[in-house]
Amino acid sequence: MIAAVLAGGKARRFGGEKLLYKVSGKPLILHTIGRVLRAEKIEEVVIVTSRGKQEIFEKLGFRVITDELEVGPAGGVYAALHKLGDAFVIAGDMPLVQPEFVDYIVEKFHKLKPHVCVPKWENGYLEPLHAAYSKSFLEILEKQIAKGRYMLNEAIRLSKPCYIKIETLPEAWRESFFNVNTKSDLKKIKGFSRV
Ligand SMILES: Nc1nc2c(ncn2[C@@H]2O[C@H](COP(=O)(O)OP(=O)(O)OP(=O)(O)O)[C@@H](O)[C@H]2O)c(=O)[nH]1
Repeated sequence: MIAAVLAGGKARRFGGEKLLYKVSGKPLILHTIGRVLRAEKIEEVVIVTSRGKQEIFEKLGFRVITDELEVGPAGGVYAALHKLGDAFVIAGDMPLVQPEFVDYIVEKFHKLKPHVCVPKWENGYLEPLHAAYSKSFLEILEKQIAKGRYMLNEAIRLSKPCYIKIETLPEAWRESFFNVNTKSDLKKIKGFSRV
């Protein structure tokens, strides 16, 4: 399966180009990509970014595609499914993603053939930027976007999803969801040697 790594957005809380910010000597997004590529079920990584940012990400040596709709992460998922077909979607600012967890989700996705295979917390919160999507989800997403509703969670609830109960999984996999929003979040991964 292709992994679509979302790399658009404004990174307002971080300030500056968050995904190219160097952590232990390499851009943050390359930590995420390196981990994703260790998943056995991922064949290729494609970076999905906003129009105008294509060139800066192409310098990293990966295929880059751009958003067609400027509606935040939902636009990134839309572009990924439209241009690539089925994809495992992950935010570029999730450097602690667990390769085994990615394989687990992709395996479930292939077995159950849902619109989306997405991790879910006990309180109902979903992790839509760490999920496997079918191209068939596009139809639902498109309708929601046309109505001005850009929340992926909402579109997922209207689809036929496969939920993965996070509480039943190995606890170590939870660090997969850690994402960098601010510069002080970087301290939480400082000294982290497995990236
Ligand atoms: N392709 C694409 N990716 C996006 C877009 N908006 C956000 N992302 C990505 O989605 C992930 C989550 O983004 P957010 O935390 O919501 O936004 P952000 O721009 O990173 O940060 P803030 O401006 O501080 O909210 C990050 O990996 C972003 O790079 C978008 O419009 N297009």
